[in-house]
Amino acid sequence: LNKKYNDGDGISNLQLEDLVGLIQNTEKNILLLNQARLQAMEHADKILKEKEALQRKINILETRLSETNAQHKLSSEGNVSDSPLLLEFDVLKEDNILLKEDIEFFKTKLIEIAETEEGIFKLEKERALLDASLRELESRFIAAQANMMKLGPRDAWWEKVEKLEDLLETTANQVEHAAVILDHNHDLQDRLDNLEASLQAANISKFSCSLVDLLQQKVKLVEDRFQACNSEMHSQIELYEHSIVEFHDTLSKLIEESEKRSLENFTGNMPSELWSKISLLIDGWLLEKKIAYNDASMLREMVRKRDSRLREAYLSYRGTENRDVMDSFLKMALPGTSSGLHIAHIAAEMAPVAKVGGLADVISGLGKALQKKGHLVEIILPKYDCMQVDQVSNLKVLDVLVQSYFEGNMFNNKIWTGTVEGLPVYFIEPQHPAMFFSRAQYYGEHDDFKRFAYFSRAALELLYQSGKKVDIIHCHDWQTAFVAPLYWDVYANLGFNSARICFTCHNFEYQGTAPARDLAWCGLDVEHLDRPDRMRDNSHGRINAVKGAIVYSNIVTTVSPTYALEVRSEGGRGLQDTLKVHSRKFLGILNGIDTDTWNPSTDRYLKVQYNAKDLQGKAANKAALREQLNLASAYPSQPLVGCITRLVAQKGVHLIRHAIYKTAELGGQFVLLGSSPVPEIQREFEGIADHFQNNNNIRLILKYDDALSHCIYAASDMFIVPSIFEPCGLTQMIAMRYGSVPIVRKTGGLNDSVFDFDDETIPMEVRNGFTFVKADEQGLSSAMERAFNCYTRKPEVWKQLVQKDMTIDFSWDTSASQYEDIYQKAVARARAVA
Ligand SMILES: Nc1ncnc2c1ncn2[C@@H]1O[C@H](COP(=O)(O)OP(=O)(O)O)[C@@H](O)[C@H]1O
Repeated sequence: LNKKYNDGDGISNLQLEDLVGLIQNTEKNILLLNQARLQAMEHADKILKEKEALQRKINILETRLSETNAQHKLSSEGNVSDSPLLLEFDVLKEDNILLKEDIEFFKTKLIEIAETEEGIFKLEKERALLDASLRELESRFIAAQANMMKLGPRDAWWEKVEKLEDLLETTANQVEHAAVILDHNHDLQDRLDNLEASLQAANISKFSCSLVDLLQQKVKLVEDRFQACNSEMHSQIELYEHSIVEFHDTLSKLIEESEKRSLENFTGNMPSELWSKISLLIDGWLLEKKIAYNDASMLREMVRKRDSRLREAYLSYRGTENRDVMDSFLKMALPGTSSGLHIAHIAAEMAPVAKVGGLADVISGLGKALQKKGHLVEIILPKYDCMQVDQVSNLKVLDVLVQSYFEGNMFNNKIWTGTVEGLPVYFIEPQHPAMFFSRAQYYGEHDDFKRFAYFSRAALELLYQSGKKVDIIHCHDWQTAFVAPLYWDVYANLGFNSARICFTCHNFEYQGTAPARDLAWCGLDVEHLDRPDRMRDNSHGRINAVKGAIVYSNIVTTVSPTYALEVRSEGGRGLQDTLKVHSRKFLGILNGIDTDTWNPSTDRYLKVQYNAKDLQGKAANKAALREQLNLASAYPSQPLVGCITRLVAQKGVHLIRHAIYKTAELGGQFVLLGSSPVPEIQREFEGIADHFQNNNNIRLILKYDDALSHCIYAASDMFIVPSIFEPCGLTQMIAMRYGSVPIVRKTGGLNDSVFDFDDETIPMEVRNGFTFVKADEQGLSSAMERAFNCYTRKPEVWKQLVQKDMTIDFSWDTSASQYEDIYQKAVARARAVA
């Protein structure tokens, strides 16, 4: 065995086979033991029956004895003491006394036999329990086996495996012993047969002393056999128990080691999750005032640098007291220098835990990419009652309440922590009577302005009270735009001023306006801010949260270069002049997509995973979706057009409607997944869905469904995005990654990511879809016709286009570098000023 196991690296299969062999042997042994147990029980049954027969015979003997006594009494009464009859009676009397004693003796023996039987039953029970625990061990062993498959061969392992084999050998010996017991039982059976024969003889000459002797001997024999059986069974079971304990120990060690190794593997493959856990642990201790600020900073710095000592300590103290982990961490906290940044994102959405649209994807995608580049990234979100809690690992509430100001009062906030996609996340749960985030939806409440003004203040308060020296606070969209003026007008005055503020507007259509007085709710100074050059809206007397963020942030970005140009004119929705004033700090960075989440070769929602080299898988997903949605499936090559979107005016709802009819006209199939916050639009599309209810080429699914969205990206051949304006748009990029060719309107980020296949002014290698310029039906129709033509008439060309689209790099890598660059510059400027 040793030789076999030490034969080099390719051993893991042997390892597995041997383990399977061992388990199979154990199973056989258990079977044998079970058979032995059943036979022993059968014999015990027989013994019981014999005992009953013996009892019956003793009863008969007793009756006869009492009859003899009566006769003797009669004779004594008849005064015949000197007669031969009297003599015979005397002999009989003596015999009877002897017989009586013998009977008493038998009785006690029978009781003892009964006790022995009980003992055997108890032992049987114990054995059954042991069998059950062995079966449990087996299943644990199988689970451990799965873990072991991931690991390479280790000599120490094989020692353990050998040990296990020894144990199993011992078990096999025990089975042999059980067979011996079985033989003994057979022997016992023979002897009981003899006993029966003797008893029959006793019936014939019942008063004979020799018979009594014989019976005595037989009973003694039975008793001895039972004793022998009993003690043998005991020692076997003890041995068996002992082996099982050893087996258990070795198995536990094996599992422990396997878990440790797989965790090491896991940290190698997916370190961010682990580092985020460590980072949250440190922040939790700081907030709970268990460690000093400086220690926390040093430890955080070590986390940022992925210091392996922290990892080792965390792994080796896992499962022990938090205090031990903390002590071992503190021992390592030595002063160091930092080149990475500490970045805190404050946002209203994050995928997949709280997603409404693209903002959510950006928070996790950008966060992960920055974390990969060596920065310490954390996210602060509201704790919505409707969020997908199952997407958070280690969600727990901290043993601390953070107080924050609102409408003249201080309110407690519960702070929850957990990791999402490997990023450390803080969830703020306000203890405010308005229950701001327990509304069963993310947005669309009458008091949204109040809800998010509250959240912005509480998020800053959390950062402030934790004593962190953050480098960048990155806020997103109007919901967290309050952070910028709050930071510079309130918190900087308290000495919390190490950070620079970056604000990203993901859509200038939503600006967060309200009467000026409402600014006071979160502690902002209305008089100071309600001015044309600060927060007053450019076209009416209200205040504008997005304008405040543009004015007060150090960096302002939007989500694509084309959109950044568009918003400097009409697209700015009234903020174009403000953007022009602040143009030096404003730029457009194209969003990426999270290529881990959106990856057809690993996507767990798909029927079949696939990649650019294997498009069979894509065809299988198309067939699966058709079946799922009850669409016609007679022609596998019938083109399928997908559309996944919020149904709002921005997305070109009238063009989406047109695309449905146009697809039907061109002989394709259409699947729309979308929902609308606007009741009229929702109703309109419900009408269209009803209209096509019995058409097996058109399906409208009017809801939000993440899993289904993955299946549609994978199944569709073409993907429609006819937006009126589109700050960036992610769906066209996701579609390409899944081999669905986009048909889009040339606007915003669509213009920066989709290049027309027939446009000869563009190099062939970047042409990846079909575009149209005018937001009308004609433009869309012509782009669709070109796409359908290419698909049906030039399948080879189409295939190459699909393969090219699937290999375009839409990852966050490049965009995250651009963010990194602007962050670094802002921080360097701040340090220079300081
Ligand atoms: N009904 C829906 N069900 C599932 N996912 C959806 C739905 N509607 C939109 N999405 C997802 O939301 C994101 C949309 O991002 P984007 O294209 O930037 O548009 P926006 O942010 O304007 O909604 C994509 O990840 C898309 O898959």
